[in-house]
Amino acid sequence: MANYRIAPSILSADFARLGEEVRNVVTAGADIIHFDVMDNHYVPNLTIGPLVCEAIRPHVQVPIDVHLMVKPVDRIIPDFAKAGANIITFHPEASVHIDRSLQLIRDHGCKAGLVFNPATPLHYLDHVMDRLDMILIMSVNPGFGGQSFIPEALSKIAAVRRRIDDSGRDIMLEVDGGIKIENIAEAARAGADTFVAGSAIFGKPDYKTVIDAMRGQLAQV
Ligand SMILES: O=C(CO)[C@H](O)[C@H](O)COP(=O)(O)O
Repeated sequence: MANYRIAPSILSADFARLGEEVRNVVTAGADIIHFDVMDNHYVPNLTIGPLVCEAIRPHVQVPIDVHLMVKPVDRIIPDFAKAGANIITFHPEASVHIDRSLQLIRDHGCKAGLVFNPATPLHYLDHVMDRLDMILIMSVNPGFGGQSFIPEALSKIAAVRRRIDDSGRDIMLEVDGGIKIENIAEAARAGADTFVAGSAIFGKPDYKTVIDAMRGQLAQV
């Protein structure tokens, strides 16, 4: 079986009990904590920043994967690195100089990645494959949790999987948006290896039951 990772998005967690929530979801089997940063400018919602990342950092040992839905991106990158982020991803259309933003992330000791919205073309990958640790394919339009998976994301995941395999590099292929027990295997068959799930996990009382069921689906891929 491939090395699959489950990355609960804390967007759907109870923010009043965030330390407890991240501890519980890691105990339930999460491999990564997915941390959604929205700026009410690049996306029409406003969430959490480096202070919250710093606050949850001591509660978990697993990597914190910061998804920046902000524009511009560069100014906030060092703050998240200092706050304990391990992976930082951003949207290419939100960066003035993509290569510089990727380098900035790496210079601060984090893994770097690009995020593609449903309608963002993959050509942004053309000249940066050797600088990427993660590629994140959005299977919803960014901004809100609890949306439905856009099926066209599957062909995009497959196209990225081919590009990663051709590159010979070890790049995580993450999918985010509407991932549930019922469709996680389909995303894995398309080529994803890292699965963000917000409402599917935090919307249920027993996180372990959901994560175990997701792993059960992945075991059959
Ligand atoms: O980045 C996001 C939205 O922009 C969220 O991570 C994503 O939508 C996860 O939530 P859900 O699993 O409920 O769809």
